[in-house]
Amino acid sequence: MRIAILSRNKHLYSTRRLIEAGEARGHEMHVLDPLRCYMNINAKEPEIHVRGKILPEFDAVIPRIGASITFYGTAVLRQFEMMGTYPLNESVAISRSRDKLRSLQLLSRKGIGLPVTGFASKPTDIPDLIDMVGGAPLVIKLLEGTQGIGVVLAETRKAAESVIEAFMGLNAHFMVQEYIKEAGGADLRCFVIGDKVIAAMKRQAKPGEFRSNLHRGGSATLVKLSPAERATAVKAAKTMGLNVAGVDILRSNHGPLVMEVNSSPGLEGIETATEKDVASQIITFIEKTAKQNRTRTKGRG
Ligand SMILES: Nc1ncnc2c1ncn2[C@@H]1O[C@H](COP(=O)(O)OP(=O)(O)OP(=O)(O)O)[C@@H](O)[C@H]1O
Ligand SMILES: [Mg+2]
Ligand SMILES: [Mg+2]
Repeated sequence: MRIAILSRNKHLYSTRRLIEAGEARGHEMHVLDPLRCYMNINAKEPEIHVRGKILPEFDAVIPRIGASITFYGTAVLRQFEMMGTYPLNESVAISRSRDKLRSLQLLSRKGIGLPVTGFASKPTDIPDLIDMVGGAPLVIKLLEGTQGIGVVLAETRKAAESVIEAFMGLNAHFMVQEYIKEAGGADLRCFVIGDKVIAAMKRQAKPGEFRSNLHRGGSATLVKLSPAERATAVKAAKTMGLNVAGVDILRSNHGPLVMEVNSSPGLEGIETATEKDVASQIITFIEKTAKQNRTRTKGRG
């Protein structure tokens, strides 16, 4: 097959591994920088151009779209979809997953366990907002944060009020969340492909820190998931409409709680922690599922 990887940099670990795995299985792998793709949107024959040339047809496209280029990147991916190329994850599903609040609303509708979460815009609603999530300590999250930046643990009610007032004053979008203390600064990254968790790791925050992000100094180890955790991760990915997803779960004393669902999960942490060849499993999944014009959303945006 001829497979495109939408990625800003072919030297990134995940991109390199996908090229390697694809080539090892006899595919023609092309890395395309989404920002270098421009589009001819017309009724007869939609096209993508790169440096003055029209791109040839691809059988499948693997989106690796960073959070900072979601808007442009999903527009390029959508153009591939309009041309009938099979996307590993659809543009609509990626857009959905990039909005933390929208994601939690969709997951809640399916009865998936979530930390109790509140969202408000008026300072007069702050006291009730804090009560809703069970009072302090609580977690305040900027909706557009990544890698743990913009996630704050407010230990007291006073601290929570001050931070929430400050965020409201800056017109920042944020949500307030019940703090899952018993998770002990750890979370589970479940790597889902299709309807299976194919690898999982436990990320533990460094001492004195509650955020387990590897970018914040957390460390990752292999973990065995319970059947409930597996089922939750698979259901969360499915609810978001993602074929490939990194589902982050907190272990609470009332079962697994989904924190977020990532649509371009990195391969380095999970392959290192589990010693699994995740890249090859992604390629095999594409071999099994890729068909022309197989986007569920084709024509519907
Ligand atoms: N409600 C919570 N209770 C306990 N710990 C939490 C809670 N929410 C977040 N954390 C911790 O903080 C970390 C960062 O939070 P979260 O994953 O929501 O944001 P982010 O990492 O900035 O987003 P992204 O993963 O997209 O980069 C989590 O990995 C987890 O360890
Ligand atoms: Mg996270
Ligand atoms: Mg995320």
